[in-house]
Amino acid sequence: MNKGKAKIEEKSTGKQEFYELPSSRRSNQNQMHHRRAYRTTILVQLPEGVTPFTHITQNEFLGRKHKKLKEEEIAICECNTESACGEGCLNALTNTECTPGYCPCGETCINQRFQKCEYAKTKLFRTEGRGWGLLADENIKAGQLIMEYCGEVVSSEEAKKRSQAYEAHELKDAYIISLHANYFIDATRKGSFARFINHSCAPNCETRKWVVLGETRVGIFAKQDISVGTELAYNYKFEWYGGATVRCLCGAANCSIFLGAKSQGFQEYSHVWEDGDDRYMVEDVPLYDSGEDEFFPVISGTSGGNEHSKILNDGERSNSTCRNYNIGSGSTPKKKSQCIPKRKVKPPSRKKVKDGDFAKMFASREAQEEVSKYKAWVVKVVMKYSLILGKINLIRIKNEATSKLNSVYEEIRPTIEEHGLDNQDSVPTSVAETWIEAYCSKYKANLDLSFSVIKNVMCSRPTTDATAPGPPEEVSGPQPTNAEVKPSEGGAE
Ligand SMILES: C[S@@+](CC[C@H](N)C(=O)[O-])C[C@H]1O[C@@H](n2cnc3c(N)ncnc32)[C@H](O)[C@@H]1O
Repeated sequence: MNKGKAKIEEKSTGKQEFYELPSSRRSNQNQMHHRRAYRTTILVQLPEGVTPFTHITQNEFLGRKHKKLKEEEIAICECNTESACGEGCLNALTNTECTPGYCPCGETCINQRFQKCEYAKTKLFRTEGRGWGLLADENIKAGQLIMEYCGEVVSSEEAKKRSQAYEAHELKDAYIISLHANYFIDATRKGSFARFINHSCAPNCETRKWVVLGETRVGIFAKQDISVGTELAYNYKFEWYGGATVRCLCGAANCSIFLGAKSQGFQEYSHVWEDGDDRYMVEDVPLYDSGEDEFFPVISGTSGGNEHSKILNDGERSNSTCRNYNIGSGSTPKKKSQCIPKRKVKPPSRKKVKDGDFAKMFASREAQEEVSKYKAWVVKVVMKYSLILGKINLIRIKNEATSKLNSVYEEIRPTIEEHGLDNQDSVPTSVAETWIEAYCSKYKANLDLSFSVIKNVMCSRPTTDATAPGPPEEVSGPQPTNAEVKPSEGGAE
């Protein structure tokens, strides 16, 4: 068993440092019977600079033990030693691992990857601006399990409590992801090396949930072939329950600007950039008091490509403080080191800056004026854009619901025609249920769309009226005139 001190081999390759991880795959434990296969903590010597954590290779449950499957609960596939639970295995097809001792393929079964820790070889390395990351230390095939995301399994209440406590303790990186229903995996204090996998909006990995011996487990899987030396990343979207809104530095062309943009984070102010009507409110993005961080804001346009590497010094870490100021157009930061403090932790008391004070946070008067002038424009464009996006999405949902209803009708038409429209008693319950479901979906989609149109009209009324005294309520602080706001409206639409 891989116990004791597992040393990480350290290699230095110029700017980026790499650390080889102890690979537990194909170890003796592979042959162990599942009941004894629960591994204990592995002591890992971490490279300097990594915040210490306890390395575990099996989820730990708070307040309960691992489930013990009853015989009648065990899913048994219909494979044979020839197919060895490869393609077509009923268990594998339903993301369920076979249970040793019960699988017809016996030792040849290849559908026990989590249990046997069949992980890919990976390396810890220091990224530029995003802390530590993990890269492939061998060529990885699409669909391959790279590693299990292990940690402490906690309830949503506990996860929320912890997330707030980590924030209060100024922990920079967040490691809580959703497991299922109301349960979360917290890899902050205890976890596997999957905790080091960063987010990307154009990821080469994804999370998948598998049922292993009755418990749901999360694996990081390769979405595509990944060649050795490539950084591993998955999209945090619905999975990650980060703390503060974090500016994404993945550098992808389609970058969604914030980490876990669609996740329902525990902090109320992380509800930004959701796919809805009015969740794109600029005011909801937490802003920090510049006095606490002493930095010069970057006002050089939104980042694309690898812009972060330009504004960060080697080894420096971007933090959410500066990320939120990347708006508008203007000059580059005056001092790199002042813009992004080196590995600086979040200020303990994060103050939301009122709109009126926003422009004052910029160093030069010129920048202040520019920000005041364009702020209302930015708010309006973002709001309009989000409304349009929301509407497009609702139209799509409505169209999908309509075509689903039509196809359900086509399916049940023979039954209805056979028995006559009035003789609904003869329609099987399952058919009736499908019909009702499709019918309700369509009407819900119609209602949602109508509601959004009404909201849209109400939101845009003040700005389309040329005689209106000023921009809508949400724009406070120094106000632009209507004439200043007008051109941007055309641009946005
Ligand atoms: C699950 S941890 C990933 C490992 C982390 N980099 C570390 O050093 O421990 C998530 C944290 O990494 C950072 N992070 C991950 N992906 C990022 C990205 N695309 N842009 C900026 N920060 C990122 C954020 O601070 C986030 O809270």
